[in-house]
Amino acid sequence: MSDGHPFEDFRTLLDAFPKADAQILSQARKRNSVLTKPPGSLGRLEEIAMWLAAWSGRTPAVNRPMVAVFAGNHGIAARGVSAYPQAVTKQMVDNFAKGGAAINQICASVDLSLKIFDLALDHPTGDISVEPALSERDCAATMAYGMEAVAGGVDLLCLGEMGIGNTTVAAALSYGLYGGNATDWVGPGTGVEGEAYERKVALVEQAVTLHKDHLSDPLEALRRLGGRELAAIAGAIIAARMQKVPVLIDGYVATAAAAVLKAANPSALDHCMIAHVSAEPGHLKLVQKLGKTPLLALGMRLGEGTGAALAASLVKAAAACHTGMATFEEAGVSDREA
Ligand SMILES: O=C(O)c1ccc[n+]([C@@H]2O[C@H](COP(=O)([O-])O)[C@@H](O)[C@H]2O)c1
Ligand SMILES: Cc1cc2nc[nH]c2cc1C
Repeated sequence: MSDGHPFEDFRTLLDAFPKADAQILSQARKRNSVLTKPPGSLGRLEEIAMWLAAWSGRTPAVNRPMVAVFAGNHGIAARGVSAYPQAVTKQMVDNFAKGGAAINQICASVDLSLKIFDLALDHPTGDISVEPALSERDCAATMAYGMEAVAGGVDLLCLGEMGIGNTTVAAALSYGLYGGNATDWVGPGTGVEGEAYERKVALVEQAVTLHKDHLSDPLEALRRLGGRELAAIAGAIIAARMQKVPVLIDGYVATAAAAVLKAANPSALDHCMIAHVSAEPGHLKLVQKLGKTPLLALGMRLGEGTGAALAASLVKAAAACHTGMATFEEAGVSDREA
C-alpha cells in the first residue's frame, strides 16, 4: 500500500482493470459451436461458459468454487430499521460456524466451500443518518481485507453478506448513486412495515441529504453510506478481477456494494454476474441500472450468499457441458445441413 490517500491504490487498480482474454474466448466460442447440440440451445449456459473462459483466461472449469460471507454491524440498526435486533448478526455468524444456516446446507448440497468473514461486529459503523459509516482508513482497510477472499486458488467466487440493518444502508447507497426517490430503494428487508418502514425511508432520505455533496466520488459514497461488509465485497470484486476469478454476486446488499465499482469504472463488473434477483424491490431496479440480467429469480430475500451459491451450480453445469460434451465429429452425430 502507498503512503498517499487511503483510497489511492484502489483507484489505481480500478483505472487499470484487466480486460477479458479475447484469445481464450475465441477458442471457447469455436468449441461451443461444434458441441453436440443445436447452436444456442443451451441458452444462458452457453453465455456462462463464454463468460468463464473470458474472465478466467482458461478453458472453462470450476474446481474450487467458494462462497464468502462478510458480516458487519451498522450504527443505523439502533434506529429501529430492521425487524430483528443487531445481536442477530453475531448470533447468525455463530450459526454459520455450527452449520445451522441456510447457506451451510446449500453449500453442502452443491459442493461449495464456505468462508465467513467476521468484520469487527462489536464495533458497529457510524449511523449514516448523522455521520459517515467509516473513516477513510477503516474503509480502505476493510476493502483490503475483503481482497483475501480470492486467496487459495478459488476459481469461482460467490459473494454474500450478513448484517442487521444493511438493507437500509444498501438503499441509501443505491439512492446516493442513482437518485430517484428514497421509496424506489427502500424495501421491507427482514420484514419491516408500517411505521418502521416509514422511519427507514425517512432515515435513508436524511442520510443521502447529509452526504449529498460527497457522493459523486463512488468510494466516498461507499465509506459514507456503506458498511464494512459492503466495503469488503467491493475489495473482493477488485481482487477477483486482478486474479482472473469470475464472481457471482448475491442479493440487494452485495449488489449495492458492486454498484460502487461500476460507478467508478463502467466495465468494473464485467467479470461478475448477478446470481439472482431478490424479493427486495430495490434489487431489480439496481440490477437494471447495472445493465445485468440475473441468473435466477426464486423470490429469495435471505442474503448469506444463498442466491449466489445456488447460481454456482449453474456455472458448474455450464463448465461441465463445455468441457465434457462430445463434438459432432467425436460422437459421429450429423451436424446441421445448412
Ligand atoms: O440479499 C437480499 O436481497 C436481502 C434482502 C433482505 C434481507 N437480507 C438480509 O437481511 C439482513 C438485512 O435486513 P434488515 O431488515 O436487517 O435490513 C441482512 O443480513 C441481509 O443479508 C438480504
Ligand atoms: C435469522 C436471520 C438470518 C439471516 N441471514 C441473513 N440475514 C438474516 C437475518 C435474520 C434475521
